[in-house]
Amino acid sequence: MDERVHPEVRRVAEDIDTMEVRGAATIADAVARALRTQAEESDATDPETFRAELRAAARALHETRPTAVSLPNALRYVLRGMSSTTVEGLQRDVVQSSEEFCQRLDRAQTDLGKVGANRLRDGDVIMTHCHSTDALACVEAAVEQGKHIEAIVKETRPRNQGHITAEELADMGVPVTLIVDSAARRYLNDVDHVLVGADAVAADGSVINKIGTSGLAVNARDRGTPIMVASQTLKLHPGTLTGHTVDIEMRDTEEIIDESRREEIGSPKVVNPAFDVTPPRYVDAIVTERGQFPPESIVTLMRELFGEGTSEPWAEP
Ligand SMILES: O=C(COP(=O)(O)O)[C@H](O)[C@H](O)COP(=O)(O)O
Repeated sequence: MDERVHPEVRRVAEDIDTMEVRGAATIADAVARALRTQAEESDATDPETFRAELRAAARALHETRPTAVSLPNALRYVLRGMSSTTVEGLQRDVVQSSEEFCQRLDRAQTDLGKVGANRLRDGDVIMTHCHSTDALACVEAAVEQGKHIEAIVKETRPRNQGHITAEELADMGVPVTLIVDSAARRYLNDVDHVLVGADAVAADGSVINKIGTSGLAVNARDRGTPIMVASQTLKLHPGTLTGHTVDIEMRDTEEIIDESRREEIGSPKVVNPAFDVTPPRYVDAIVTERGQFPPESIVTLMRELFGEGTSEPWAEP
């Protein structure tokens, strides 16, 4: 890694890579804070060196995981704040934009939660996939409104993020039933809403989220169960406005099966995609802090927020 990258930034990058820090919003928060540390601890003596250090840190953070667009969106937000002409001024700029970003992220999640909660009625049962802080914000707000909500939680192989969801729902007082992923269709009859998060939302309204989301959405549509995606606007993917596609992360196959067991069963090829793409026709609503949108209309919001597209977060202005 580039030697200009501060050890704390390297640690954050490592934590994201190994999924100690995971989930699109949490990753965004962590990288914004890491850039702040890089800025505060910099001993650069001229603005150009300082800017180059920050860009190197952003690159190191960006190289960790490719799918959650909240990561480059966060980097871009913080780096765009650099407008001063002295090192001290630039340090202040980064601290301020990092703080502002983290506050906006928290506020967006709270506001989105209230919008999502309005879709949930007293007595509703939801089904979740993976662990999404945006999705859980909707449940939390509904519970705060005095609604009784129950949840069927998919374990989400291979890393079982469903366990985190189960624990956090239990902490809210929501009764939880944990199921294996393949039992989802069987239990959809008992469910009023499928509620998931997003790592990225493309300009055509496709939702990129944990592998298994698209199959769940197709099954939910077949059963007539509405599917709601909780996604603050930080997850909107500006590159898709100009025809770019979203990279789907392929993770280590040892997450699925260890090498010795793989050899015992005849050394099959193993693949481990972390995310999939749910086409807009399977999504009923994308819930953001700016209100809820049918997926096909998300492009209008994206144009409003990003114009016609954006460059890499570390590109020279
Ligand atoms: O798919 C995942 C996490 O995948 P992983 O565990 O591989 O990071 C989550 O649904 C989204 O990131 C949204 O999360 P949030 O709403 O918290 O941003």
